[in-house]
Amino acid sequence: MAAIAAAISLSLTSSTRRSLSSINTFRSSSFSLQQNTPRLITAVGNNLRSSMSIEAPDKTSQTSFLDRKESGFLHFVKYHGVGNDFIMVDNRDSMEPRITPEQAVKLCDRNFGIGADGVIFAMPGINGTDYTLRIFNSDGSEPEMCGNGMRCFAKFIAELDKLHGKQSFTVHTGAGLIVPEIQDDEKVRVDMGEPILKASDVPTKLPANKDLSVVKSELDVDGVTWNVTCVSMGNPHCITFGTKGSQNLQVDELNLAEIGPKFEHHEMFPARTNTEFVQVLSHSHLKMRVWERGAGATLACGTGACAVVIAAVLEGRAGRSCTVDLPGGPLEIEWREEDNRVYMTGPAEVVFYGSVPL
Ligand SMILES: N[C@H](CCC[C@H](N)C(=O)O)C(=O)O
Repeated sequence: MAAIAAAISLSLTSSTRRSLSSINTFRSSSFSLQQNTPRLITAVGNNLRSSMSIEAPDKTSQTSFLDRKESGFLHFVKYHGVGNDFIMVDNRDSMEPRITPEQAVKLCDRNFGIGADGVIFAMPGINGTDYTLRIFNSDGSEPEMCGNGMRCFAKFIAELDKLHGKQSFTVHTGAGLIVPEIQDDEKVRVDMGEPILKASDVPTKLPANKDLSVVKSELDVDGVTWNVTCVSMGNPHCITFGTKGSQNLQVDELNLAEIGPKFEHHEMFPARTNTEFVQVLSHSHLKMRVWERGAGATLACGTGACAVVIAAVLEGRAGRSCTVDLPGGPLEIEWREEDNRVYMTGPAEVVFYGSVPL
């Protein structure tokens, strides 16, 4: 893919608008990005030839971008959920992903591609659901589910279908039926379903307790014994609050690039695993960092934040409603006792619109 042709939507401050209004081409300009008035700039290669509208494009021009279907190009919207970022693809006309896992790897590359933690496809529903969500991680693997991605999915669908205000959708995923609901404040609340605790279903080969779960078990990683609890939210998670000798983990001091892959590829996890390193700030406030299966160190992991609250409750470290601080921002998680389901609430935001030659 020689050049990235991208229509980038930027938000410019009013002063920047004036200074840029008469410029036909600008190569570099220092402008601060505000998240209030999206702009469309057509960029080809390194030079940005701006056919910039001075006024914010009205809904039709954004929508017309989303309606673009030229063959040979992938039209996408870049979204993020507390810094966990995705290339969103309108795939509602087919159950076949528009791009291959190999292409997803290239597009997710932050130097030679668009840059993202994964590619998410909005597809037709199955068995009566509104839609289907499929996702390729940035390494090309296909996980069962993505929590932050589900919030982005809901906002993406609402934009495609020009829906406003409170909306909820039924979405088929590899983790079963998931229901995201766009709230009045634009945040998205997702019913993430019930946690899976049976060791063989996570899956993990670690020895299980009498109730078949793995809670605060010992895992040897390169000669260091960690205490871990294993939870599936449709995808596997290994959660640790520290090593056998020290339970007050300082997550900011961890070298994730060094330790993360050793957990991800550990023989005790036949499907690999996402790994969450957690610090307890209070009975309702946790802080975590994550090494994701197939994506590495990300700024946030929605399924991971859910799994962390489950593990904290099972280990007696926190209550069922917690704020989980991630490097990219906080998520609100509740593991509701009456229905055993996990609810995650957080933001999902557009970054830019783009087209890339395939
Ligand atoms: N890397 C994860 C999928 C994405 C999960 C994460 N981004 C989330 O928000 O849940 C896995 O292979 O299970």
